[in-house]
Amino acid sequence: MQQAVVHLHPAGRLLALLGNPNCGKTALFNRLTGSRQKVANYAGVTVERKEGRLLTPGGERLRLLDLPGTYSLHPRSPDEQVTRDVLAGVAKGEKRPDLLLCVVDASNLRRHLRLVLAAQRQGLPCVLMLNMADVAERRGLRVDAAALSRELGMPVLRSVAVEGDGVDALRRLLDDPATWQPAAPPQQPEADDGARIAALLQRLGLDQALPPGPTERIDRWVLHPVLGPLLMALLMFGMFQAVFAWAEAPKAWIEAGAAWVAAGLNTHMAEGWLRSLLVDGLIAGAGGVLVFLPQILILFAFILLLEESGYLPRAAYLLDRWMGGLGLSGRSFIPLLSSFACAIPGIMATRAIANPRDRLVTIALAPLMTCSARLPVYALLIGAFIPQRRLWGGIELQGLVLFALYAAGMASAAAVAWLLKHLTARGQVRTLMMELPEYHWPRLRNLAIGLLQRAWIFIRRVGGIILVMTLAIWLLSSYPAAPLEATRPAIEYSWAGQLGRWLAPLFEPIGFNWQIVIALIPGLAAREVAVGALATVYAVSSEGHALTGLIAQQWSLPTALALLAWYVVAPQCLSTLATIKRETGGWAMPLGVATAYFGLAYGAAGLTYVLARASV
Ligand SMILES: Nc1nc2c(ncn2[C@@H]2O[C@H](COP(=O)(O)OP(=O)(O)OP(=O)(O)O)[C@@H](O)[C@H]2O)c(=O)[nH]1
Ligand SMILES: [Mg+2]
Repeated sequence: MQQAVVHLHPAGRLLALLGNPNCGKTALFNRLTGSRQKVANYAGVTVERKEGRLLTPGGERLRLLDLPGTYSLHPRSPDEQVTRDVLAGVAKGEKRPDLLLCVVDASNLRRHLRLVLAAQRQGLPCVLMLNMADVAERRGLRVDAAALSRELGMPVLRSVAVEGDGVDALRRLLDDPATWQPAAPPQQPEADDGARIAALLQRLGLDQALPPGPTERIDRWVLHPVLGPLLMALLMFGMFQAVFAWAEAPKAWIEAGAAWVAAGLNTHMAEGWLRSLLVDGLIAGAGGVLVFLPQILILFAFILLLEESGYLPRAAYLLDRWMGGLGLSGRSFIPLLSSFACAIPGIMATRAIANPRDRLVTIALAPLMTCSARLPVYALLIGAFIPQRRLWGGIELQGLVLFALYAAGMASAAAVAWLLKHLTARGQVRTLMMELPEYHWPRLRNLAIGLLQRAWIFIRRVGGIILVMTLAIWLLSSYPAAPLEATRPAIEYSWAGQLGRWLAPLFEPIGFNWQIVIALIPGLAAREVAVGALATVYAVSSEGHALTGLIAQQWSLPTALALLAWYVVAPQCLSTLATIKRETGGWAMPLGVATAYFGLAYGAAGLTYVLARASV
């Protein structure tokens, strides 16, 4: 039997954004469609096509595609392939665009116009957006849009995508039927494009070299072989110090608020299952995770600042040689760095890696980067076991331990990379081909939007998967109730208690008690769930103590350290494993990663436990 696949395209003419990486396509897309797609100051942020809708003043509803940036229409990596396929009209489930919005960086026309000429050869109507006009004008470069339009034979608009300049003019232009006439393709062969652009720039008086901007001056320090790495270490170190130092006050407010609500419920509600569900399940469990919101936001504020300023690709550049020693190129840096937020976007970002072997290795390393979901677990254990002490120079001990945990994650990734370098065939030595963008002042508005988005994602997780899982744990640890003649604490008779006891022998050698064991199981759904689950288990079995105080009393230091070691490597996240399966198209990688890292986590926790016991 033969089956034909029929694609039904939504109504409305289709526009596609085309341009080199980092020229502001997504910023423009967000302004045109009201979306909030990720915008950041480095190449390769967008790796998938994203669709949005826009309305023209004349009332026409159009569809707009945001595409990954590309240098040419001869793709070298999976993300560039996406762009090529869409333009050629062979992308699955998508028709060929009716118009191309070519976005260029106005301060870098010599390079960016090449793609515009290539776009013209596609025989589609084109509109040119002279983006980053603010940057160009600050450096004394004024492009005559009308003259450029005559030269190229397509409409040209000045735009500052981050401010929304040029967006209204574009909308109006789209109502003009003449805009939708295909541009005449260039007569000259592609090989002559460089010469043609040079001549064109000369005629427009745009061929003189720009005076060096502040970027060059800043880079003399940032990329300095000695000062550069030092500055990078300082930045990272400062970030983890801030996570503890700045979060203290807001964290105390949330805790006080939760305690106040719990106390109110305890005095005004009769004792019973509903009160226990609210106090032990909802407030102790989900609320116990919410407490970590300030720390997560501080971490993200740093990450967003580094992303928007343009520092990140510099860090990649500095680490390139070092990564070369591990058989990786600096290309892997951005995906690995995104994994500090969450491994899932990190794994998706590997689509920008052209070499298939490098891509798989990077995917395998992404779960070892310390994602933000581990932060609540780390912060809980550090808060309970590491004294709040200042070392020499006012360095906070707690922040230092957090820094060490992140470093441990990176060190284990380095060890795995080194191992894979010796186990798998390597391609030829590759040098990093990555653009170093101009530094930008981060915009407060974008930063605020980014933080709000992050806060919202976290709160949704707490209210969704984390709440559901902690309520399940509450149910399992509250029922069945203890028999009348019970001698041991009631929770030990519950399903959770029984399951924990049954699994406990497996984890005894690495120092985990049964409470930890039953927190780890729902913790597979999301790492933070373990914190909520522990909070609930302890809330059910004891009265009115904060989780931090309880575990500080009841666990030994070696147990806490072993759990930290477990969390550094364990692939405690089913969605990450599912993403690996989707991105690699098979079971081999996700199963391999899960087996290897669970084994490694068990070993690391066991070793930590034994060593810590021997030394205390
Ligand atoms: N000053 C200034 N900055 C801009 C402008 N447009 C975008 N930016 C900044 O330029 C950087 C890149 O913007 P993006 O929209 O992520 O670029 P992109 O073309 O989508 O990049 P890829 O997805 O990597 O291909 C971000 O830091 C933006 O804030 C502009 O007109 N002026
Ligand atoms: Mg983009």
